[in-house]
Amino acid sequence: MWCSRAAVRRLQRVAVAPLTVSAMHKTMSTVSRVYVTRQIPPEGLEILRKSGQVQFELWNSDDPVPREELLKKVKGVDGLLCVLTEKIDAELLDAAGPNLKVLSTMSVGFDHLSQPELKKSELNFVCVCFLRGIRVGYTPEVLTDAVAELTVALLLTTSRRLIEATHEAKTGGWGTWRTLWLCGYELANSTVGILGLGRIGIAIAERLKPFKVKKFIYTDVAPRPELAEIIQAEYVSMDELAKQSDFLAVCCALTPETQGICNHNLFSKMKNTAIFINTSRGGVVNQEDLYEALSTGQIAGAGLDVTTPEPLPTNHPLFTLKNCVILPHIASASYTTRNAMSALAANNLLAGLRGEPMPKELKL
Ligand SMILES: O=C(O)C(=O)CO
Repeated sequence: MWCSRAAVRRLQRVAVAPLTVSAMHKTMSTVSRVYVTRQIPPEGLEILRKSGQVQFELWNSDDPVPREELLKKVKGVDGLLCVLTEKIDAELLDAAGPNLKVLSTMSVGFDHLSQPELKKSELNFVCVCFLRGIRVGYTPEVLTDAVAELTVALLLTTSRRLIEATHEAKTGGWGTWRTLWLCGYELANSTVGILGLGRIGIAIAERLKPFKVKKFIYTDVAPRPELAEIIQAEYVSMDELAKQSDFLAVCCALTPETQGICNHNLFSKMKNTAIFINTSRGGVVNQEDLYEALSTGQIAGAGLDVTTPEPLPTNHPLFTLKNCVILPHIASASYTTRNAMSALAANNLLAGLRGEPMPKELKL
């Protein structure tokens, strides 16, 4: 990354600023051992390096750290900075041991974390309460724009059949202009349904509105009037969401309650002309039921940025369908957003290790 001379001078002033004796003592006495499970974008690494607060080891690769290696590397660390591919469960927390007090995930999703294990307390053999009490930071908000933008792109790609169209153009299928060839479905005058209304659902709706959407509807565990008001969305039941939506966007977190919630029951109530979009987590969808709905024409198309498993094996039946667009989990993949996620994850970790409130702390 290039900095202006003035910026470099500012950084140098900060880097060499004299420390008071007490600040120096505090800094020296609180250097924490941290493991970073992936080569994260540079902004976060810079923050960790410049903090003087942590001594960190990094799995210096773009691919996930092998589990065996991870279990060895976490031993005795005070903090862990991970990404969404790492399963943070009892095995890992036991391997880390009692020093581990802060976990920072570079993701808004936290279904890869075992929350009960992180906050666990239990009685040991002398009846003393054993408390893991690990604090957790995550990265909401900074990725909302990127995810909403990608969701709109995926929706339009699916509904206007762009992948099929470029394929036909490239491979000689483009004989002439034909009246109904490669027709799709348009947003103008449509009803858009949102499953799980939060920041991302709102951001998607705000972007879709200029396409002349007629109505937004949503469902959630309960009505969210203060959010719904922003996009004038109507709260409906899950059944009504399925029946009324021309476009259905899944925006809910993956929890035990939402696991497999998009299944035959939902798809069978949807319109034959409906487009289903999922940029949340693959686990909310029953993929066998989705395959059936797409291959029988129960619904018109699906755009998925997330699947189970990830990566989805290249021989998976969903890849055989022309009306299914599958992306490799790239909703937050813009340079700006990934750097912002990396920076927030680093700042969460450092604040947690100082015993201060994290910029974005997950309430366990
Ligand atoms: O942050 C997350 O949870 C993601 O899925 C990244 O796109």
